[in-house]
Amino acid sequence: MRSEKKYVPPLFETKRARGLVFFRSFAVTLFVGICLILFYRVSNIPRDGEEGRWVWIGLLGAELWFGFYWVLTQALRWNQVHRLTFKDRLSQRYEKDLPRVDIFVCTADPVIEPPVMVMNTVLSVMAYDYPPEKLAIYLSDDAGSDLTFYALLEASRFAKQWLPYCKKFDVQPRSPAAYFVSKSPTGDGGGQSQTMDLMAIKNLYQEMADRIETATMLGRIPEEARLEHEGFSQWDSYSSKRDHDTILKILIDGEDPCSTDTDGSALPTLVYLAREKRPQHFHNFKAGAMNALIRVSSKISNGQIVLNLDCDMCSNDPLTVRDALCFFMDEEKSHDIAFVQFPQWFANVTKNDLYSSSLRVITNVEFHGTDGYGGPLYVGTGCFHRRDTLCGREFSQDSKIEWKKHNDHRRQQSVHKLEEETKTLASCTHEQNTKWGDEMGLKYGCPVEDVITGLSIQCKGWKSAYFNPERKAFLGLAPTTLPQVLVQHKRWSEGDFQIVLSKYSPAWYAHGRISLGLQLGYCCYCFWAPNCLATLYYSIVPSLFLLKGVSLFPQVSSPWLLPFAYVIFAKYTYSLVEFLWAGGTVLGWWNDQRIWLYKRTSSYLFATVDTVLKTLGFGDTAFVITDKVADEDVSQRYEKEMMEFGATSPMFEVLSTLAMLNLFCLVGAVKKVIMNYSIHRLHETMPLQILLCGVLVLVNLPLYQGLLLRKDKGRMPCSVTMGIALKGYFVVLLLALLSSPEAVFGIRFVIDREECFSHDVKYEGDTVHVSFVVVKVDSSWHYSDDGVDLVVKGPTGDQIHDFRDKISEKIEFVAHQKGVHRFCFTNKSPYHETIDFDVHVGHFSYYDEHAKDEHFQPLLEQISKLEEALYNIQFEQHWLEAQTDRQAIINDAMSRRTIHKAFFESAALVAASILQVYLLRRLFERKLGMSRV
Ligand SMILES: O=c1ccn([C@@H]2O[C@H](COP(=O)(O)OP(=O)(O)O[C@H]3O[C@H](CO)[C@@H](O)[C@H](O)[C@H]3O)[C@@H](O)[C@H]2O)c(=O)[nH]1
Ligand SMILES: [Mn+2]
Repeated sequence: MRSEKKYVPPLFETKRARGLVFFRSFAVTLFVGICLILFYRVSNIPRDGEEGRWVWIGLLGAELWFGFYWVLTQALRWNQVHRLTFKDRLSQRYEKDLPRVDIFVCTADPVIEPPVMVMNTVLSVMAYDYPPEKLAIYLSDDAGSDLTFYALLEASRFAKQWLPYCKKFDVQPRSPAAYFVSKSPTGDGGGQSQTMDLMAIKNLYQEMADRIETATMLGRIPEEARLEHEGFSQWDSYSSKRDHDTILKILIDGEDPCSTDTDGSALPTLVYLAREKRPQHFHNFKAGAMNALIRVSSKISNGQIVLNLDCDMCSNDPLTVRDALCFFMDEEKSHDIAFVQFPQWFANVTKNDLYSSSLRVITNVEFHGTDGYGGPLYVGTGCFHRRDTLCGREFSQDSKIEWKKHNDHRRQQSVHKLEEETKTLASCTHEQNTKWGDEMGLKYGCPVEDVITGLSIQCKGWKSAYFNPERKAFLGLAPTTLPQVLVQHKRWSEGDFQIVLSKYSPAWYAHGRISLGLQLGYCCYCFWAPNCLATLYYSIVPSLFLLKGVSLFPQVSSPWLLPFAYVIFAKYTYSLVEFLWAGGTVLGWWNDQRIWLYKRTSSYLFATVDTVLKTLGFGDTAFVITDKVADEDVSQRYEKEMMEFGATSPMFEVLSTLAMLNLFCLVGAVKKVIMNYSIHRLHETMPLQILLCGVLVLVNLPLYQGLLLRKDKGRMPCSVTMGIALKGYFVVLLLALLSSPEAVFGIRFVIDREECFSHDVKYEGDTVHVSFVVVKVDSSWHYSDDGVDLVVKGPTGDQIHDFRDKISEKIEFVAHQKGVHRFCFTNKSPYHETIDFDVHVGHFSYYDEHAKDEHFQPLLEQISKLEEALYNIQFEQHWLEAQTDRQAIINDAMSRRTIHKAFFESAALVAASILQVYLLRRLFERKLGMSRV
């Protein structure tokens, strides 16, 4: 028997992703591998006093972090689901009762967000396949620019032709610019009539675009246009984008029977809003704009569903609103869904996605994972909200909307009166002593207002849904230069990190309010920023110790190498497969790894520092708007997938310093392996350190090119290159201080009568540096001048130098012949003496290699010079240390502690100056830097 209740087919379905069992088993093996690595670390910590103890403990810390973070990323994959909608069922059941939908488009700067682009977004949503009388589009202009208003006025006129055209030919996509690009010049498909119409509408569009662009270029609107529309009078009292009255104009009133398109059909409502701005009132960026929109729209159209779009996010599918409604209007499953997030795709991503800005894996994998645990994060653009939940409504079992009841909203007063009444809702003072920005609307005080708002909604018991349809719903513009990418990610990671530290922390506040899986998922994003610490450690320390000759990972012969090998191999193979599955290319994956590293060592570092400073009460929040336009040549290089550095940025200095450091270390290590300088066979004792350092160098190739080889405008700015040269010097100094000189060539021996050493000088003309110090004499009471003699002989037995009765000496000479040189010491005193002896041959290898590829010449030169400098400093350092040792032994009071003290003092000094430079930089960045609002 069937149940009494009539079966109503659902409006949407949720399906488990396939292959989850396989994935989970795989994840478990990786987990075991990670545990083994940690076990190895813990059980092999060097004992107190042994070399590298603290470095080892640091590595343990970094690996603990990576392990923990890996667990978080698994939460995003453990329980993926996919959604399916049934729009036809929606039409069948609800076509007459479809709810009102309000669409908010935000813009904030007519220069970096060109009005033509904004109008394409507006037109694309005006043309939604949805009853126009139920659609209202609001453009929020945070610049309060008459240029944008003028453009919107033009667009409202063009819409009267564009909307009927779209309907007539069922056009896709409905952003005019994107549509015309997709149409080949000859016009494919469609009949004669469509070709004619296409030509006509295209011309109309072009004319409109030209007018808007001209006005934008001149920075003012034509006088006749100003006189023609009374709306411009609102700018009479305007003084600047930070100081003006509320400007509100209903350009198309959907309820006015006279506002129709050329076919006589109704048009959607179209409203321009620039909320009031005053210098003494903080405006809270996009969150402030959104809250003003929520209030203003509640008086004008009061749609129960609200869609938020960035000004560059054009609609790409005319049916998207209906897709979203399937999640809100299902009879059984909709009562607890507060918002539906669509993915953010970008129209301008190149094939191999140089900056990894498509966020492919997040979009195609991770958000499906959050959806399995109660719903995705709210990430701004492309999100449909229920108005009541956005305004702070708590969840309860009777939260279901009665769609039919709400639809008979008709207003009485005239448009003009409505405008005047509504204006006050967008004034600066309206929010004073209200819950706006806290309990109501989008939250203030966080650079990612969206994420924190979404989290608080979910904490009230609501769920969300993630819909990632085959045909992309929205297409935006991704940043096209490296500094922009890094700055954007700094804002995101900083905002996310602030959320962990805020009242709404996903780590504790959310506990018990949302599912554990989602909590971990949130943490994964919110802990982006602190990743910088472990990553910096991993990209600096193992490389330095590679150069120093200290092994920090298992040797080739050790069975402990296995878990490392497995984890590395499995993790990266998985990540590659996942990336390809998400629609990427192999090169795209490689680029993704690079950006992963760059983000972690620059954006996240600055985000962490700024968050800490902010928590301590320094600094303020800023919102750096992402550029949506690029110069011609910048765009060309972007198309060619050439990395664009261009501007100076403190982030570049960090990136370049790291890149250079790894290059030195690798070159140093390779040289040791090839020349067999070292007693340790590096490739056997330190395979992983070589691998790590090598991969870091490979990943950084575009940086070396940008620093040293490229000549175009997108190269690294000269100031950075110079800065790096200077910093290179510091790094070298630091390296010299860190590496113990004994590891290189020095030798300490006890001499009785005579002792000889030989050293092969490989090239004629090399400079030989020799130094020795008598460190200790085996007699506790006798400290007279007990010097030794040293005779230096060339390959043919000719005497080059002869020293008599010296306690210490430091010389250099040019070898006139290549071959084995001999150094013989004679001790004439009756006591054993300890001598510290050091020999080092300086050779500029690039002189004779005549580098095959001239592009590499400057690079090799730089490396050789720096390397030479490095060894010279080490040499000096060694000599000084031997001297100090002697002193220390002679004079008991002089302990090594003094040296350490000096070392720490200078380290503190360096740290202090780095901090100073950083703060100064920040100051200048604030003053001159990218446009901030
Ligand atoms: O004071 C402001 C600053 C920005 N915006 C608008 O906010 C949108 C997003 O700015 P954008 O510079 O493009 O930042 P993105 O990092 O690309 O934006 C992403 O991240 C933001 C949070 O940092 C979200 O709000 C966005 O929806 C999401 O697309 C744009 O339309 C701006 O016009 C304002 O309206 N007022
Ligand atoms: Mn954007």
